[in-house]
Amino acid sequence: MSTQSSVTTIYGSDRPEDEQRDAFTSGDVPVGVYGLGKMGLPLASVYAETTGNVTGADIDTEVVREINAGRNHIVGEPGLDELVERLVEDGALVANTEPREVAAEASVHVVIVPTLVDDGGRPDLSVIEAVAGDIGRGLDEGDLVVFESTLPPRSCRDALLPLLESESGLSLGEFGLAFCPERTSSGRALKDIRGAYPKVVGGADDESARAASLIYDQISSNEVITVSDTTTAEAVKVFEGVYRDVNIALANELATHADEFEVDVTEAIDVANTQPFCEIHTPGAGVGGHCIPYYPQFLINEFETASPLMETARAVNDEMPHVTAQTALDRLDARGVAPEDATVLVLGLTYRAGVKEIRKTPALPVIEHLDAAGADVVATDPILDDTDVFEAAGATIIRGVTNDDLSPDAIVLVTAHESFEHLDVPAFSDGDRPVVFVDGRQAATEYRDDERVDYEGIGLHD
Ligand SMILES: NC(=O)c1ccc[n+]([C@@H]2O[C@H](COP(=O)([O-])OP(=O)(O)OC[C@H]3O[C@@H](n4cnc5c(N)ncnc54)[C@H](O)[C@@H]3O)[C@@H](O)[C@H]2O)c1
Ligand SMILES: CC(=O)N[C@@H]1[C@@H](OP(=O)(O)OP(=O)(O)OC[C@H]2O[C@@H](n3ccc(=O)[nH]c3=O)[C@H](O)[C@@H]2O)O[C@H](CO)[C@@H](O)[C@@H]1O
Repeated sequence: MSTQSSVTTIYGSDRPEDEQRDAFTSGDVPVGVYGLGKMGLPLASVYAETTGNVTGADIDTEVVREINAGRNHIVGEPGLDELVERLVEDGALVANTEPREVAAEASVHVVIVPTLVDDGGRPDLSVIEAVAGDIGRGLDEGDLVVFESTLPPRSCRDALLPLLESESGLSLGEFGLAFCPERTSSGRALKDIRGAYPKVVGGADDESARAASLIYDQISSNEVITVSDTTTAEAVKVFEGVYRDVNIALANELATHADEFEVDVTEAIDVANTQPFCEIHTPGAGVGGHCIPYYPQFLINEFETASPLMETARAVNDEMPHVTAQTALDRLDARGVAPEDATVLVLGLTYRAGVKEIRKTPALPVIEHLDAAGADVVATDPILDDTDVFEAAGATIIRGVTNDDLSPDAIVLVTAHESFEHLDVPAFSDGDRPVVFVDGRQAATEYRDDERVDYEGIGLHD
């Protein structure tokens, strides 16, 4: 294990821990953050406000250019605009398009690039491994590598540690490796990273756990929970997501019983949740994003042991966009309107409100289902610029929606963006023809008793 006279590295340092903490917070320990996206830029910013010496690496030249101009490119993160501007102005945060250059200078390397999943649902760690290779080639004795990107359990042990060792020619013990999952949500990243939840640390060896815990004790105001190893820490993060997917699937399955129960299932769920041991989530038009739909795949596809419950939950959640679209078609049919004679307006394309992300968005299968039935589909989203994939699926995209420019036979709300609250839904009805409105997020229940609106909500009894 390496030792250092002055503290410019934490891992293996033989200096008193208070000197190590002082060195870290005074900027003597240079930090590299790899990936400056929705999570990486907030994370790099919290590291920079703590240490004053962070270089971010991102291969997107536009991202790097914006950051070095003091501008935040991430939508919907309270406080991030001002923080990035101040940190860049103070020289505490610099961005670089070359991960290798960053790796050569940094002593603490924090990886927060995407964990991809291929079309078959298999984890694709190619980006993570590319960055690990860049870091390995710039790794020095005493460095610590921290992965925050969500990883299938065993990834650090079986893939990333061997890669770092082979690329650097060093062995664990000469450098450290820890998995410290990013547990935040878009829209509250700074608050979460600064300490909304305990920070989880899993080290490849005891010294890695010690060094990472010392660092995150400075980054987060919350407690640092050190678990047995990197695999346990990887499992913590994946389990959080799998729990959420299975729980939402239960809510969705219960929601499909609403009409047979002849009750609002959401009312029963809300009251059931008044017991501390019950926390049933909310039914809706589907489960999207690049986290929750994917984490179960990290277990279903990567382990021999069967996962029937997780597979069933995935199938239930992936069926909800079709349940939602078919509800609109059934309502139109009950009014004698055939799909090929209907115009359907889809409200919301991103996977959840306020987040500019379309991976696994329920809106796409909703549009595909309606288009396949022969309906004329129009769609709109207030925060999304790139809508090509939805046009390719058959939707006509409109920017902003007013009552003047179209008269849909049905409206399907998939994503409850705030700006939709101001929509005058009854005004879309004409004379004796109410407009069908399928509420995928229980976001417009005020129309339930409006005779100009033929309302049906997921999880609600009409
Ligand atoms: N978004 C969330 O809510 C959330 C929450 C917790 C954890 N996570 C995890 O964080 C990780 C990153 O997610 P995100 O939402 O920030 O992704 P993102 O797509 O918003 O940003 C990823 C960034 O990495 C950059 N990048 C890609 N390849 C790179 C490379 N080889 N070197 C350097 N930079 C590269 C991209 O240009 C992009 O700017 C994922 O593993 C995800 O599982 C995400
Ligand atoms: C365990 C957990 O909390 N993880 C959060 C999650 O954040 P996220 O950005 O992926 O967003 P979610 O809120 O999980 O929504 C996902 C989709 O599920 C739909 N949904 C949601 C709740 C519900 O009751 N019923 C639903 O139908 C919703 O519309 C959307 O389509 O993953 C991040 C990365 O790991 C975490 O960091 C973050 O903490």
